[in-house]
Amino acid sequence: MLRQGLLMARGLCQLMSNKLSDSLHRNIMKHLNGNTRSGYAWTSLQNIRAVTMSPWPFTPSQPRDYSLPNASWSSEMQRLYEHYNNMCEMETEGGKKIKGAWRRLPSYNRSLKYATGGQCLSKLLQGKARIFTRNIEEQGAGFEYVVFINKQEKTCVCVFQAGHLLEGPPGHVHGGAIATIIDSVTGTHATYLSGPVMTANLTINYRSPIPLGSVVLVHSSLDKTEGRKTFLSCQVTNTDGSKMHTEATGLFVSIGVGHLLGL
Ligand SMILES: CCCCC/C=C\C/C=C\C/C=C\C/C=C\CCCC(=O)SCCNC(=O)CCNC(=O)[C@H](O)C(C)(C)COP(=O)(O)OP(=O)(O)OC[C@H]1O[C@@H](n2cnc3c(N)ncnc32)[C@H](O)[C@@H]1OP(=O)(O)O
Repeated sequence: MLRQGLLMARGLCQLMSNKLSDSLHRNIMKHLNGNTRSGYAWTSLQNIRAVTMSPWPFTPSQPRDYSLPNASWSSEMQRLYEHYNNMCEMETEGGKKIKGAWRRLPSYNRSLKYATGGQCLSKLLQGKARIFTRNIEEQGAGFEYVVFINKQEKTCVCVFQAGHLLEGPPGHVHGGAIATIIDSVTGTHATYLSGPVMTANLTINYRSPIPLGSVVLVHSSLDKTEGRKTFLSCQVTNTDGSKMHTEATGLFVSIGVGHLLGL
């Protein structure tokens, strides 16, 4: 039973990795392959195939990508999206398109949907579960955001528009919502750099309130890695960078699949 559970978990994670960026996929699989922390050495790829290639009960469909523009985005949100998106792909003089330094990360409302076929799996496993930042159906009411990663500089930027359901102090964003977007951006960045991680520590200094409905930039940068630990810094500023809203540091610890299964 335990062996089958572990095989299934690894199979799931492999499925989950299918649509992630090459680097994210490579990192996740490297960590899973090296995982002997539970005293269990992972078995061969054939075994995983035996689990993941079984007949599929539903027709797969493409999940909604929440990081793409929608009607609730303000002109400033749209402008910044286009600014970073234009740096994801560059056109040479000859009209040839080449890859830019930045990359937009897709965003789904369940982790499982990052996988080919995960759309179906997400209906089977805890069907009502939703990623915290993507659980409000009304567009523009909660967290509207898009994350871009710069592979060379090991930095990450998120364009974030805070909706009216995130109110804390009158007319301003709740500190917990600010912590949530910081955790999500730095957690995504750490996963991209180091494979599967969990937040071990998040230290936040709130410098100036963020007006509801405004657009801010959430910058994340790598400070250092030490063994299983990835240390990141984060700043939330207004869109021209002249006002610091929030500063944070985060520690993310690499985990194996067994950790989430309680092994
Ligand atoms: C697994 C498959 C995942 C597949 C993912 C696939 C797709 C994902 C796709 C995209 C990613 C997208 C989004 C990510 C978005 C959001 C991120 C949200 C993240 C969260 O929202 S996550 C929830 C909140 N999070 C927790 O619920 C953690 C509870 N916690 C624990 O689960 C353990 O506590 C853990 C694992 C943290 C460590 O436990 P552990 O047993 O593995 O390791 P251990 O304790 O030995 O620590 C090892 C070294 O870290 C040092 N260390 C530990 N904790 C420290 C602390 N607080 N301060 C300073 N140092 C600390 C030790 O001192 C030691 O340091 P040293 O090695 O130098 O001695």
